[in-house]
Amino acid sequence: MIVLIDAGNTRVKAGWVNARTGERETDPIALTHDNLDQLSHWLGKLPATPVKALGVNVAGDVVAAAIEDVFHLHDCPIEWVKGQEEALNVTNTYDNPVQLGPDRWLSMLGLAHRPHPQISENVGEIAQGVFPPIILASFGTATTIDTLVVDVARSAPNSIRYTFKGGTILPGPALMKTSLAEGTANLPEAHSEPTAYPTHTHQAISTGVAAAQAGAVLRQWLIGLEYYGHGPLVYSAGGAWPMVQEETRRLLHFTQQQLGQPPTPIEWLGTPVLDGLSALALQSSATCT
Ligand SMILES: Nc1ncnc2c1ncn2[C@@H]1O[C@H](COP(=O)(O)OP(=O)(O)OP(=O)(O)O)[C@@H](O)[C@H]1O
Ligand SMILES: CC(C)(CO)[C@@H](O)C(=O)NCCC(=O)O
Repeated sequence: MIVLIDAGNTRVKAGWVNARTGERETDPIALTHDNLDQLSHWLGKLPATPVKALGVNVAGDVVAAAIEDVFHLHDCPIEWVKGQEEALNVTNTYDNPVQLGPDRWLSMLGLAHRPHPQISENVGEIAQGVFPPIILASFGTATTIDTLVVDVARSAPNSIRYTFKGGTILPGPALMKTSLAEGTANLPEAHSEPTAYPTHTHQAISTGVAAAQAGAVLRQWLIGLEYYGHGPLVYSAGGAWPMVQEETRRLLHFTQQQLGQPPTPIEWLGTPVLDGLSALALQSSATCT
């Protein structure tokens, strides 16, 4: 068994993959940084003894060291993965691949590893290069909106390759709200639902934050349409998605309708980073045996 770790700025998420069968955890653990001692308990109760851990960390050296200490107690070595120029079926076009947050890179690997029927059902048309881009909008401490496109020149009907085109970073919903409360004299930590025309301060802030997040997703969707002639498929992730989902879906579907584009669902992915780590772990253990 290989343990998978996604150390984010708010929470550390962990799961596992059985390298022989590909079986995954059913219930990933999510711990805030001040509760990392619970990792040890979780490790002790896994269905098998882990041989190693594969992880990404964007939360800094102190969090990495705290996680390493726990794994050391369990005699389990950790390998931290960084951004790479290429891995599995994805090429990274970031100017400096190592600068790309490893959580973003691994979630791109996870996304590329999933079946996308809208793409695989049209593989016969690869030569014409008509494929929708795929967006992952991840709402954590920071929000990131990243795009994968089919690498037409290097794909074949039974093996689709992708290019990570890049993406945007903005403060996540909670950070936006906190920064208003902390940076102004009169604005509170807002607790309210977004609405069309806000009529009190809490509503005005919650709506403003949801609008900024949804608008950023819509911007990348429109860029995908403009550059590739196809409305992108959209996936979402992250603990803060419930705060913005209604506004994001509404804005996207209204725009699709106005542009005569088919309405597309937004599918929420629970563990895109762990999915990428799992795919990487399975590939490297297949190479080793
Ligand atoms: N139970 C919860 N615990 C912590 N955050 C939660 C919870 N429920 C919702 N959230 C929201 O989710 C956000 C954290 O999301 P998540 O754990 O996916 O990201 P993260 O740990 O910050 O990862 P990253 O650094 O990759 O963004 C918080 O900012 C908060 O607004
Ligand atoms: C953007 C975050 C904070 C999202 O978790 C993380 O991916 C990160 O620290 N990235 C480094 C900078 C970059 O991705 O360009």
